[in-house]
Amino acid sequence: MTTTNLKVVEDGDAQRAERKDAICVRNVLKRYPGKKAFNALEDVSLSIREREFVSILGPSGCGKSTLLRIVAGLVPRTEGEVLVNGKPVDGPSPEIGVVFQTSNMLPWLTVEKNMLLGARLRKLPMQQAEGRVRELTRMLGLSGFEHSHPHQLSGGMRQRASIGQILALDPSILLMDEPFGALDALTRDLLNVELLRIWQERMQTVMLITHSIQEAVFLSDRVLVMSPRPGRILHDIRIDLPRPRLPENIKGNPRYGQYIAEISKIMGVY
Ligand SMILES: Nc1ncnc2c1ncn2[C@@H]1O[C@H](COP(=O)(O)OP(=O)(O)OP(=O)(O)O)[C@@H](O)[C@H]1O
Repeated sequence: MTTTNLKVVEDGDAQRAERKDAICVRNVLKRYPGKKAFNALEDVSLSIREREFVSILGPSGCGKSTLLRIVAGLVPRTEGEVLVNGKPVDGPSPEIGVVFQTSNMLPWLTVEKNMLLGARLRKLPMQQAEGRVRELTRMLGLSGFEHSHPHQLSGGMRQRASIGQILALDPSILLMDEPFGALDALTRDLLNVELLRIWQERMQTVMLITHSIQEAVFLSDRVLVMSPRPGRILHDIRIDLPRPRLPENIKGNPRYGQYIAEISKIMGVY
């Protein structure tokens, strides 16, 4: 898979400050009702600027997925406010694409048909969608597999195709919940590089939930660390590493190791 033709997108602080908030979460509380009702999130506030790549780390059960689903409009919040591109969220929106840990492709459709499905359901112009799917197939290294069915792909390819399904709808915001969590370490590293390449070419706003400190540091402009349940944002760490990021020019950078050590200490994982 080629990693050439990377566009260097190096925004300075001034340019970054000029960008608007793509996601703005203010004082969100989420209470799951029932006999054992409890608060999954309390007083969560964060903002993510247009074209920023932000990862969220936190202990298991602290409410990361709940937060992502609230931003996606898939789960209602109990209190607080969520704005996406300046508009209040009150349900799923075509501006937001969500990628989950497991592929949601339909097994009886080919890769190409799965990638076109969203456009078909939304009755978007098919000629345009077909062009975008062709480009994504190439970008995601799936050329030659257009007519394969999901079961004929490896786990990594299936997850790439799932990302393609979402990107085919051209959302301005990509929410990803542990998208590479089920993959082996090598495939995961390769897909991290692919994800950065796509992000740099298309520059969507990305909010990524992950359990991997390394993945968060390698990919992100900022890493947010949540507390144990009820989840709150405890730390907001700016990752000042050069872009474009490739393993060979980042993993030997002493700052990369320092960020990992700092976040590991915060999270008490050594
Ligand atoms: N629909 C639901 N009803 C009741 N409780 C829920 C529901 N969804 C999640 N929870 C609970 O809310 C808490 C937060 O769950 P959530 O999945 O958001 O955490 P998480 O940080 O993403 O966890 P993990 O890292 O293990 O995936 C957990 O205690 C979970 O059991």
